Amino acid sequence: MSELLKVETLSAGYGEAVVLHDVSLTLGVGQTLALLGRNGTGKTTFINTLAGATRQHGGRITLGGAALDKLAPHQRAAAGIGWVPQERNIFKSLTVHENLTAVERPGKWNPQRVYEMFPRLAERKGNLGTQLSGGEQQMLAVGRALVVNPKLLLLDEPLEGLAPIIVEELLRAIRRITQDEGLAAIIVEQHPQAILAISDAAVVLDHGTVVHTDSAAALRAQPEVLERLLGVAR
Ligand SMILES: Nc1ncnc2c1ncn2[C@@H]1O[C@H](COP(=O)(O)OP(=O)(O)OP(=O)(O)O)[C@@H](O)[C@H]1O
Repeated sequence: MSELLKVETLSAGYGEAVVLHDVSLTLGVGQTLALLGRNGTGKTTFINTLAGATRQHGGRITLGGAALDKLAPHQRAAAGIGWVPQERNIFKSLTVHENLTAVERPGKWNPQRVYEMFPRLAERKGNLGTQLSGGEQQMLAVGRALVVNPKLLLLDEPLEGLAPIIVEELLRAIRRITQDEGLAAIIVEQHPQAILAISDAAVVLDHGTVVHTDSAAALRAQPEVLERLLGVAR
């Protein structure tokens, strides 16, 4: 398995505050990593640091062998980072279609393929971002990250606050993107079973450091470890 992402002894945070301490992990081409941890343990900070939206205090991040550390967020997107932030951040004053075409870059993902995956978005093609439900906004945020044609997709709590039927639809899409299409991804979740089921590896953060690394299948099969690390066994 060739290596896609390599994070070495990373420390990062906001201004002078350091939230992540000495975080190291690797991810292979086409692999999916579940990034888990209780509230406030640094998961979003880690994702944001890969995307270039925090202050990196130390360590090194490479994607496909190229250093990301000094790149601005838009340069990281060009280097292959597809980011779906927790706040979704779709362009609310643009239509669904404009949201996709505004950032589209050549590659196998284009608006048409996004519409095939999320038929709801095809139906809402001409609607403004402000006219979308939370679930539709999340689908659009995923679609918008895909049409950039990234090497690595970062999904920060993509299922949070959504109705069960939308969760199912998004999970199916994420499974298709990562498993069938082979796009590498890091998925942050607090409620891990559904994500562990579609991931290859799992990393658990606590107080900004890595406290557990395993295969997703092994962690999923150990409810007592999940309970100890996350306070959930489900
Ligand atoms: N913009 C910010 N400025 C300063 N500190 C922040 C900022 N955002 C987060 N933090 C702090 O960083 C720490 C980690 O937060 P982070 O959001 O990365 O955790 P998380 O694991 O993603 O939590 P959650 O599951 O609640 O989203 C927390 O102590 C939080 O208060």
